[in-house]
Parts: sequence; structure tokens; C-alpha cells
Amino acid sequence: MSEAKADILLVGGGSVGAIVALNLESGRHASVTVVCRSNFAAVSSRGYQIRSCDHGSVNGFKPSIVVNEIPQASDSRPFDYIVCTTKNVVDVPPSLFDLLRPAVTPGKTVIVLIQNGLNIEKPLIRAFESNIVLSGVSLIGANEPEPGTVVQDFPDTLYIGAFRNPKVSAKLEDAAADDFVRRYSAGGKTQCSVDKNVGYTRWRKLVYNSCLNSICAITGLDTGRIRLADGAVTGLVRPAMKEIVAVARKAGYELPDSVVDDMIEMDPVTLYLPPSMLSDTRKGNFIEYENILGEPLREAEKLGVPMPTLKVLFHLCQAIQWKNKELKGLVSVPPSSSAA
Ligand SMILES: NC(=O)C1=CN([C@@H]2O[C@H](COP(=O)(O)OP(=O)(O)OC[C@H]3O[C@@H](n4cnc5c(N)ncnc54)[C@H](OP(=O)(O)O)[C@@H]3O)[C@@H](O)[C@H]2O)C=CC1
Ligand SMILES: CC(C)(CO)C(=O)C(=O)O
Repeated sequence: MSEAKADILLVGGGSVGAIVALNLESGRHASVTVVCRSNFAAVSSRGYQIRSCDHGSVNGFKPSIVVNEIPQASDSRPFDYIVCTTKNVVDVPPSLFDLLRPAVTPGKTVIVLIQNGLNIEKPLIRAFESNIVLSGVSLIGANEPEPGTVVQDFPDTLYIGAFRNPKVSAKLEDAAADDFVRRYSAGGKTQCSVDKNVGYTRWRKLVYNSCLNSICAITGLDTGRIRLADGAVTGLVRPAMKEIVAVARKAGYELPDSVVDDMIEMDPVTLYLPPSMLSDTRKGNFIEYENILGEPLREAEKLGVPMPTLKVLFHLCQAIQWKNKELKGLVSVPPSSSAA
């Protein structure tokens, strides 16, 4: 007898969310309800148009259900999993936990955060103390150049492991990670594996994200061009990456020296890959600078590790965020006193 499909709510049907939904649905061990926002009209009418290095061209992919607001959890059929693939922008309300609250069944729904950054689980574990929260670290290189059209340039590699919730048994957390990996992998077009050391994996990925995402977003250059640009790798990328490695080591995660070159060379130059933060600045979207730069900086301050390059990158990103907040009416400035 085949096992029942898991009921999965996927919040954030953008670049990563579309591919996650495709992997889950194609394995036939999950039924996915996708919450879309700006691309709702496109996805609900025509489905996703996907060009993927893993799946080829998939035109008109429609997950089981497409909605444009977070549904209320049903007593008779609660969600087994809520997968979050929104950008984690903690300095812009509403908070992720307030957004998810109606759909979470206490003690039942497993929350999976497929998002970049450090300490993203903390507010979720505080808000849902009887629920399991899993970490999803993704390498995928996906973009949505227009609503509902998704381009995936990098093979989907996803690491799933448990964030430890002191009020939930570690055995149940690990079993949930195993179950999710099995369902996600069932379609056979992805590399999804269990992550036994979530802290290490997240710090390792920060070597890329804190440095390349921010430097590309600030300069407007993709990762290929940043490697070709005069002085950018030696003057900016490498020093920033070494600072992340130093603080990770002080925090107990022994990253090897080779991680710096591994991250710089991760994508081929001619892929001209825009990291997700550069895609956001190009679209005028808010950026995830707090969890990608702010949290590592705060850890460094606690541990007494200097991060001069990261600090400058953080404040430049903070200024970019403020610019977008003003454009979107979230902050206002006093009237101009210029005579012009
Ligand atoms: N793209 C990539 O290659 C990679 C991304 N990541 C991480 O994965 C996460 C997702 O990134 P990515 O897919 O690129 O992001 P996208 O911006 O492409 O997609 C996020 C989606 O979430 C939607 N969304 C945001 N808030 C809400 C809400 N309140 N209700 C419903 N939908 C909402 C957005 O809608 P709207 O369009 O209206 O804003 C958008 O469709 C991030 O943490 C990112 O850092 C990790 C590895 C690689
Ligand atoms: C490493 C990379 C570029 C894609 O996997 C990423 O994490 C991002 O775009 O934020």
C-alpha cells in the first residue's frame, strides 16, 4: 500500500519555492498548497514556466492548490509541514511567525525554513514552542525574471536538519528531518540529504552569502563579474570571507581554510549568477541583511572577533534597505529646506 501524501503548505512561491513545490509534487509523496503574492495571477492562471538545469523546461506547472493568503489550519486535516521560502526580512513587518500562526497546528505541524542566514529559527521556536522547526540550506541559483517564470541555473542541493527546540524530543526532530528528506527526494531530480550539523552548514554557507550576496548587491555586479572586476576579490570578497571563517571558528565550527576558495569558485564565472540579494536590489525588493550580515556581526561582537569589512558591508546594506523603506513609504523624512 502506498503511504499517504503529506499535506504541505508552502509559503513564498517565488524562485526557490517554485522548484521546491515541483520536487515535492513530482515525488508524489506530498500535496502542496502554495501561497503566492505578486505572482498569484500568473501562477493561478497559467502555472509556472520553469527552465531548470534539473528538470528541463516545464511549462504550466501547477501545484495542487494555489492561494494568495495564508489559510487557516483545519482541525480535520492540519498541515503536516509548512515550508517557508519567503525572504527573511525581519526588520519589515509582519514577522514570519505572525504570518504563519493561523496555519500552524500546535504540536503537529513541522515548520521547514528553507532560507538563508543565521538565527532564523529563534523567533519561530519562541512562537511555536511545541512544534518542530527544521533547517533547510539550499544551493540552487534560482531567479524569477518575470512573475511565474523561474530559471534554475544550479543543481538543487538541499540540506535538511533539525534546529533544536528544547521543548521537543530530539528523536522526533530527527525523524521529521528524515521523513521530509524522503518525500522531497522521491522525484529523483534533486540532491536532498539529512544535515546532522546544522550550525556548521549554516556558517559554511554564510561564507558565501554574507560576502558575495552583499558585495554583489551593493555593486550591482553578479558573481562572474565580481570575479573579473579589478581588485574586488582581493580587496573585498576574500577579506570579508576570512572574517566569517574566523568568527565561525570562535563559535566552535572549524571551517577549513579552503572554504574561501571553494565559495569564490562555487559557480562558474560565465554563469554570471546574480545571488538572491542582487536579484532583490535589482527589483527594488527588501534585502535579508539582518540575518545574513547583522546576526554574524552580533555573534562576532559577543565573541570578541573583529569584523571591519563585514561591518562596512552591513551598514551599506542597511542604507540600501532604508532607501527602499523610504520609497515604499515605511519611513518618512522631514520636508526639504533646499531653495531649488
Ligand atoms: N534564489 C536562490 O538562488 C537562493 C535563495 N535562497 C534563500 O531562499 C529564500 C527564498 O529566496 P527566493 O526564492 O530567491 O526569494 P523570492 O523573492 O524569489 O521569492 C520569495 C517569494 O515569497 C513571497 N512572499 C514574501 N512574503 C510573502 C507573504 N507575506 N505572503 C506570501 N508570499 C510572500 C514573495 O512574493 P513577492 O513577489 O510579492 O515579494 C516571493 O514570491 C531566501 O531566504 C533566500 O535567501 C537560498 C539559496 C539560493
Ligand atoms: C549560493 C546562492 C547564490 C545560490 O545557491 C545563494 O545562496 C543565494 O543566491 O542567496
